Amino acid sequence: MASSEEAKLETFMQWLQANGVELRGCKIKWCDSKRGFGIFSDKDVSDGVMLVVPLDLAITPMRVLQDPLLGPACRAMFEEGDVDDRLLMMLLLTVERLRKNSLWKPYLDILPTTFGNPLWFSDDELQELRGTTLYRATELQKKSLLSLYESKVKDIVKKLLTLDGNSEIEVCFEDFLWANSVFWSRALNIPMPRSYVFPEMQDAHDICIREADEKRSHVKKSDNQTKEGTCNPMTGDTVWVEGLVPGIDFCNHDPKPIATWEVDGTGLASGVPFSMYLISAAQSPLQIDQEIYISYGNKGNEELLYLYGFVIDDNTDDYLMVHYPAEAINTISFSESKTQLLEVQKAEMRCLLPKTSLDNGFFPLNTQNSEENNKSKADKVCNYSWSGQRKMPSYVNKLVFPEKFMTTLRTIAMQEDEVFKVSSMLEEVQYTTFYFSYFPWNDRLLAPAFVTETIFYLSLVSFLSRFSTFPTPSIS
Ligand SMILES: C[S@@+](CC[C@H](N)C(=O)[O-])C[C@H]1O[C@@H](n2cnc3c(N)ncnc32)[C@H](O)[C@@H]1O
Repeated sequence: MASSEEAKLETFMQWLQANGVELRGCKIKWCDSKRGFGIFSDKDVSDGVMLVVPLDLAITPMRVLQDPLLGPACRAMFEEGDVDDRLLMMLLLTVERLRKNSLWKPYLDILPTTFGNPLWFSDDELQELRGTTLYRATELQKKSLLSLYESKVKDIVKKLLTLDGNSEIEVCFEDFLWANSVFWSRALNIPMPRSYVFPEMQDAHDICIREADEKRSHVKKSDNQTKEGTCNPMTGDTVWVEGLVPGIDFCNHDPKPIATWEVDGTGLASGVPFSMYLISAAQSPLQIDQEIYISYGNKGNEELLYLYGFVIDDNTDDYLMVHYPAEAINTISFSESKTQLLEVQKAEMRCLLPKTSLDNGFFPLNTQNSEENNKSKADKVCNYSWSGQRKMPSYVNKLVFPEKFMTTLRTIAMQEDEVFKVSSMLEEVQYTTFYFSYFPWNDRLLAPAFVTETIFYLSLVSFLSRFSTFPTPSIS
């Protein structure tokens, strides 16, 4: 690590301490140029709580709106619907990084200045993604960020900087791109206690409870009809808020995490009410200097690269897009009739599969065993999550491909006599459903269009399921 980075880390550690962060059993350390900084164990802690950060230090949309300088201007834009929660945070990051004397300076200074996600790829690097979904997603995202910057962000950031007496500071698209990448690679979906997010509601709730108590103490003991106070503004204990939590956000990702983070509303777990803490999930005590990984969720490499700018070798959470190329339909027999059939059934030409489900090719090797295996896979929901959870798709229990995709493939693979049979059957089905769905006496259709469409579609699917051959799809 260069000496300038060491100095930044030192200043950041002092800033964390001054803001009530407690590093009880860990330290922040430089890993390498690929991973940047990480969190490492530096002593054994009996309760497993290694790091505690007060929620007050989190950068959230509420925090932006409460900011004495940016708050009033941002609140007006927020209430007008000009900016949403995420844009609010990106604006704060952009402005705070540019402005002199930011309260967040030690934190912002230590954050990466460039990122590995495709938005930061050179043209040559981007060409390597050509033809993939990621390439298209990157192109679209870049376009929309640029247009957002030109139409809104540039002027808002200038206005906010002027409010702070920093009108001479120039802002450019890269500043906004940086804020966008910081947000997506570090923001957490935090389950905050409602009483923390809406303290005024907590006050109202306390008043209600007090009033109810007072009423109760005034009624005669014999009056057991008296009801408790009815006002209850608390409609649930948790409010999910996206935010950055300086300190916790230095944990790197591993699909087999040894720690997780939690929110402590009461202070019972960490000793600090309204805090977020990092707790060991390891069975045995951590070794000194062991890196403390968390899981950002069971994400495949495409998603990891898009959001965080890195990939994992042999990632067991990898997903593959399997698709039948639309252009290939023109080269098959009876392409016109089949195209019509595909349109009618709103055919799905592609599907997303967990890579591991293709370990035995397109068909499961031993359906009996793998059914049990897959059942447990489908039931598995990852507990640790950086910004979300992903359930296994329901069809993983039954087939390598989902049924709708199989129907598409069966349609494409039909032989001449099959196309003929399907066409005549459909004519019959159409005639029958029309006949039965008509009220001759008042000239009105009995069934809405979607019912006849469903009957039509189900008949087609049941007919097609008799065919077992299908063409090989391609994988990207
Ligand atoms: C939440 S931050 C973690 C702290 C970060 N390393 C830093 O220096 O600020 C997420 C970023 O860390 C890096 N990262 C996390 N886990 C990684 C891993 N397993 N391999 C490579 N880079 C990783 C990526 O750059 C990612 O965008």
